[in-house]
Amino acid sequence: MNQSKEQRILNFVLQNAVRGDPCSVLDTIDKYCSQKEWAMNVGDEKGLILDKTLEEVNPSVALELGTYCGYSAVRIARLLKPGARLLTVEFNPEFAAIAKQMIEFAGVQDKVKLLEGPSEEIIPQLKKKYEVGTLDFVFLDHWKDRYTPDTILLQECNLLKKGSVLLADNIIVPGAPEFINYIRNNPRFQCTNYPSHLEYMKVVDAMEKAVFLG
Ligand SMILES: Cn1ncc2cc([C@H](O)c3cccc(CNC(=O)c4cc(-c5ccc(F)cc5)cc(O)c4O)c3)ccc21
Ligand SMILES: [Mg+2]
Repeated sequence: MNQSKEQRILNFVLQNAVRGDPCSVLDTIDKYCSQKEWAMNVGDEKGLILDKTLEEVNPSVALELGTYCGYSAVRIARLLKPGARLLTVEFNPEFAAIAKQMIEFAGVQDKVKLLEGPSEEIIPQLKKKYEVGTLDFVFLDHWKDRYTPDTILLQECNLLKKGSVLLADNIIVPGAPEFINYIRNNPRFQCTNYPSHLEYMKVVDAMEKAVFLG
């Protein structure tokens, strides 16, 4: 049976990156996806915005919605302080299997917990089943029409505290217009827009940061 694109990306990493070196894994994925096959990783340009936001927040507990191949999970985990952890949510079993191998090859598996299932099921389990108190940082990169309902769900489950930071990918392409309308008109969030480009393309995109004010 012929391989998926995600399997080809993983194989390219296994054959060309340095085991245990997260930066080499990221560089190798970016090389493959800019030269051979485009894929929806946050990429190197928007990845720098993710890096800067993480360095500002320095989270103890981070959540990612939409693991895909694990590129941003590796990107986030490599910057976490000792003892800090990332919970990443993926509902597609093929993607989850690829991401698990990617995370292990990068050597960040001790900092990352991959939760298989849809965000709307996982989020209500975070406190009791995954021993989360509150979340310091949330990266939204799953289905764009889920950004708003899941942001509401995070609040309903008391998972945000004053200062919790949400960072959302793809504000322009594919776009998340309902989310932008919701979050920018919500007095409980302080929003900042970060213009950038779609991963591996000259197409304009942006990320949105939203700080929860409590
Ligand atoms: C509910 N739930 N819970 C967990 C969970 C996890 C998933 C999957 O990880 C998954 C699968 C398919 C699509 C996405 C969203 N991502 C995108 O759609 C995207 C598109 C493009 C783009 C841009 C230009 C194009 F021309 C084509 C695609 C660029 C980007 O950066 C993207 O993030 C996420 C889905 C729902 C989930
Ligand atoms: Mg994205």
